[in-house]
Amino acid sequence: MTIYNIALIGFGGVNRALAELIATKNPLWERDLGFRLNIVAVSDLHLGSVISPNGLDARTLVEANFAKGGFGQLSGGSAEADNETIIKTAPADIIVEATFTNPKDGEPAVSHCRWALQAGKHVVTTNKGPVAIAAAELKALARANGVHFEYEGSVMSGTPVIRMAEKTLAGAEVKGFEGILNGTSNFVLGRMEAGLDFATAVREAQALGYAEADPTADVEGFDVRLKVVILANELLGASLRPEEVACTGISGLSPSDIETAATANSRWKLIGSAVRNADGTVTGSVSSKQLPLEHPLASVNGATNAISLNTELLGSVTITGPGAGRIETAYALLSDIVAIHNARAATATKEAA
Ligand SMILES: NC(=O)C1=CN([C@@H]2O[C@H](COP(=O)(O)OP(=O)(O)OC[C@H]3O[C@@H](n4cnc5c(N)ncnc54)[C@H](O)[C@@H]3O)[C@@H](O)[C@H]2O)C=CC1
Ligand SMILES: N[C@@H](CC=O)C(=O)O
Repeated sequence: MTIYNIALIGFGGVNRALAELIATKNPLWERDLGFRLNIVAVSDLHLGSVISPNGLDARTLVEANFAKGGFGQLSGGSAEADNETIIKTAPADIIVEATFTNPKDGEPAVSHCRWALQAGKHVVTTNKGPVAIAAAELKALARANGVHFEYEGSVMSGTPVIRMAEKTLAGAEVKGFEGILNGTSNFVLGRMEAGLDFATAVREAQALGYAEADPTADVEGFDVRLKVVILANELLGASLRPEEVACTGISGLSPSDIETAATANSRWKLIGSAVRNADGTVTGSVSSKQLPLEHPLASVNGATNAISLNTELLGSVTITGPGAGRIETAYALLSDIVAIHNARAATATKEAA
């Protein structure tokens, strides 16, 4: 049986949910997936950092109500978040990056991923910044160091859109996509349709763990813009940068816009899309659109996301599922670790043959 030692960078909603899963699901994973996870280090801006080569008890981590700098009270702990030391020196096989998404330059998460890959450690991340802004560099670094850089949760949380499109739809020739790619804004639009004001609806999305640390990214479309860039570069072979994608959000929509749409049998949705043009270039965009009720994306509610992939051989293929949420996103991290585990097993089999 394999044990993967992991270090958690950021201990907010998502990584805490991963620790929660580890506390309860390790025996199941050991039986069904062939590995268990052992947390050997955690670093968080608010809580500090801790290294324990033999492993930290996941349940204690989740249940202890640590105050600011609280990791300083633990053996091997410090009240400061020394990410660089943790990433470079903790005896971890896998670095789990789940700090905040910085839509401008992806930092400090890009550096976290770089340090880990250079140190020969796999990286799994739900952070959209490093993937949208530095995927090419980080993938090359991973290859050069014989490790993996995996990021399924960076788009549509635990719903497997990236791996599904790349592996299961390989050869179907994706030509473009359009989708609802932000759980918070979709949730907010639904709550406004139910009569809530914008600010209250955003607060609800924050309490449910859907929103970014700064929810401006959700409601102004910046989060969707990163996801459009990730998917366009990954599935359409583009090399888009976020600033090349035109972007408007939902903050300009008033209660009367929402009401007028309902009267016209339609609903507002924040749509991210990209298309490969006839000359081979790829254009991406993010904007709120009034969709007729019969449109396949009009009935997608709450924090659920959906994407329709336009393919040459199958026509339109739509994937729907959770687009945000703590446990849902922690599942994406698990799916990345499963991918690493399976790839390592395949390599070992090939080498043995
Ligand atoms: N919550 C969700 O539904 C989803 C989140 N994501 C992404 O996953 C990441 C984590 O999300 P959440 O856990 O919900 O966010 P969160 O805001 O709950 O947690 C982030 C944690 O990172 C820590 N942090 C911030 N900067 C840091 C730094 N420089 N060094 C160490 N720690 C730092 C904060 O103290 C906080 O505890 C974000 O990048 C987010 O965009 C992706 C998909 C879905
Ligand atoms: N804040 C994001 C989280 C996932 O990326 C969202 O609401 O979709």
